[in-house]
Amino acid sequence: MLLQQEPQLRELRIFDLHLGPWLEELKTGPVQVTAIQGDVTQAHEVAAAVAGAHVVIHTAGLVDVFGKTSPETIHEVNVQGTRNVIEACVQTGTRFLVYTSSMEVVGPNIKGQPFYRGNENTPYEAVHRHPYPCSKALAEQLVLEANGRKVLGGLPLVTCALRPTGIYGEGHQIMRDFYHQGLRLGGRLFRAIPASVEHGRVYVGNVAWMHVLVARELEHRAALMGGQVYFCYDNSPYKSYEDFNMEFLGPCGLRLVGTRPLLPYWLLLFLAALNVLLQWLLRPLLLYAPLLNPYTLAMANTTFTVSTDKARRHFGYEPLFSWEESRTRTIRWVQAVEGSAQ
Ligand SMILES: NC(=O)c1ccc[n+]([C@@H]2O[C@H](COP(=O)([O-])OP(=O)(O)OC[C@H]3O[C@@H](n4cnc5c(N)ncnc54)[C@H](O)[C@@H]3O)[C@@H](O)[C@H]2O)c1
Ligand SMILES: CC(C)CCC[C@@H](C)[C@H]1CC[C@H]2[C@@H]3[C@H](O)C=C4C[C@@H](O)CC[C@]4(C)[C@H]3CC[C@]12C
Repeated sequence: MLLQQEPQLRELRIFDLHLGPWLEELKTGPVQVTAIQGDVTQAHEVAAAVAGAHVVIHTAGLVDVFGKTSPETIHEVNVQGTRNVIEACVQTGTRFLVYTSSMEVVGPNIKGQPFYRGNENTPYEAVHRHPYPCSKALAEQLVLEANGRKVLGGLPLVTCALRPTGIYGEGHQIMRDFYHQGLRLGGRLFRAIPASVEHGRVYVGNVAWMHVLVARELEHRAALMGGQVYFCYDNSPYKSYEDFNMEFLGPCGLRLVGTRPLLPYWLLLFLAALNVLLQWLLRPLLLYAPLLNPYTLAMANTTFTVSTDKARRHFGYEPLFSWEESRTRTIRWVQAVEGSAQ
């Protein structure tokens, strides 16, 4: 997105634990693209990568709501990693920092209270216990508190945080998992969540576009945007998690069975708790990390959607991809997954 949409771009550094072969394709244009294999938990590696950069977009993170990694590791990567990024900016004199936060910094909370088409000012009791949202909330707080700190050279750091809802689009691993599960079940998926529960979703291209706009505008609107949070949204329709997935999986041949959940909620909760027990029992032998656990069930079963125009008002954001385009691109990607699986 930066290479396509940012005419002022001179150099792009990509810092990640895992560098994919796709990065090579980015190196063929006029902009210098440097891929750096590194770990955000290593302060010196981060500082070396950040030195001399005009703006840092910190999106690296450990996204795990399935118990694959320990809470300590999640904290180390998401919180200490973010601390390292902030310190690197301060020490090397980089003035603009954009952080990829998450809707989960707000909710759904442990009480399962609905957040219905809320905005950045909607009152909501943001209380978490799960390591992932806890880590994102702490990291976001660090980023916002760092706004105004003096960086090398004496000028103030300008920071802001973007909170995407559930991201979908090309490369969406969980969508791929649901697709394969549907194929295994003879082209069917069984409804587990009531259709009335709205779950916020945003297309990956629009998330990237919002980051590019913020990176561009932070310098010019530092007083307005510094220390602010913005939900990351677009015109994707409000639907339940499963009905939304069917927008893509339906055209790829899957069918969602049932107008109401097939299993009662208490049974799902029981199965989710059983999965936690099995995960714990099997840990010495293998990693058992199914999609269903009490946390993911609560996420899917609690209404959480945003309706806001703060990003438009503050820095002129309009989604780059319409809903139709986002949908078409995602369907094409699922179909390509299908093609490669055969
Ligand atoms: N997927 C979503 O629905 C969603 C929603 C809201 C916010 N987010 C946030 O967006 C960001 C990207 O998430 P994603 O879904 O694309 O996940 P992802 O796992 O695809 O991307 C995270 C990237 O961070 C890198 N990374 C992990 N640990 C690292 C480390 N120690 N050092 C350097 N790099 C490391 C990974 O290699 C990966 O490329 C995360 O910060 C996540 O919290 C994701
Ligand atoms: C009960 C089952 C039938 C369905 C389980 C679906 C579950 C795996 C899904 C539902 C909601 C999903 C999360 C949501 O879209 C938002 C985010 C925020 C982001 O920061 C990280 C990813 C995450 C947690 C999604 C993970 C998968 C979830 C829990």
